[in-house]
Amino acid sequence: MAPTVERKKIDLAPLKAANVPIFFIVGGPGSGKGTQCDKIVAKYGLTHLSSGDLLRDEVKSGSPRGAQLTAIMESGALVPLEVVLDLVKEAMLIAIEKGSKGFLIDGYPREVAQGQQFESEIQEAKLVLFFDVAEETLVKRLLGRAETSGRADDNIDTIKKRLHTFVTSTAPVVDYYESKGKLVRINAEGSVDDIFGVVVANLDKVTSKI
Ligand SMILES: Nc1ncnc2c1ncn2[C@H]1C[C@H](O)[C@@H](COP(=O)(O)OP(=O)(O)OP(=O)(O)O)O1
Ligand SMILES: Nc1ncnc2c1ncn2[C@H]1C[C@H](O)[C@@H](COP(=O)(O)O)O1
Ligand SMILES: [Mg+2]
Repeated sequence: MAPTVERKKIDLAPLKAANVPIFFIVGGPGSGKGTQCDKIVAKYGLTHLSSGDLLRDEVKSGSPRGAQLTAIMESGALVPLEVVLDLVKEAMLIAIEKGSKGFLIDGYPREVAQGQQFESEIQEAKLVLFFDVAEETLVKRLLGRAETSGRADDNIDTIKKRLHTFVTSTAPVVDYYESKGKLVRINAEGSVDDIFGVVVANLDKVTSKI
């Protein structure tokens, strides 16, 4: 039986009242989500929240919630929706208190239900940026990152499982937002700067509202 997830009541009123733009950043493992988010932050001043980073921070904190996460992440599976959404909400509230003017939510949603729950509890995403990269390239990038990242999931066994999870659980997210007219599909096989050029061209269309 799955372990019970510890949940706190989170007051979302300040986040909803701020009504700042929210962008979901989606792509396979190693597609360059974090790399592009760093560049977007530098140009647009949005707040970057990576659900994977929030989970790794939770593990490092030594909290009871964190203790349940290591095994799941090392198996390449998805962490339960409620755990991720609570971490994202808490981080968004802290950023709003500091005057955030909008969010890049990187690595979220990983399954359609995550997007639906986020949007019903918090706010609709303005756009979903999808970094489209072939599996072969993803593996190459992740094995390259493994040399310095220290990430427990940057190893070939976990990479294969993460790719499987992407195909089975996250690919439907791409179709879901495409059908809603919110998806920006970006071929992310090229250089970091060329990809960023395409990102900017798309974000500039909505910049006046950022
Ligand atoms: N366009 C690119 N060309 C070559 N290497 C790239 C490119 N973009 C990123 N990289 C490198 C940087 C990293 O070593 C690795 C993975 O990029 P990263 O931004 O960490 O991906 P990601 O955030 O989508 O992965 P994850 O889902 O595992 O967190 O690939
Ligand atoms: N949104 C998420 N839902 C469930 N599990 C997640 C989510 N974001 C990250 N995770 C878990 C599963 C991933 O394999 C690891 C690493 O995430 P990453 O975005 O690749 O840093 O964390
Ligand atoms: Mg990342």
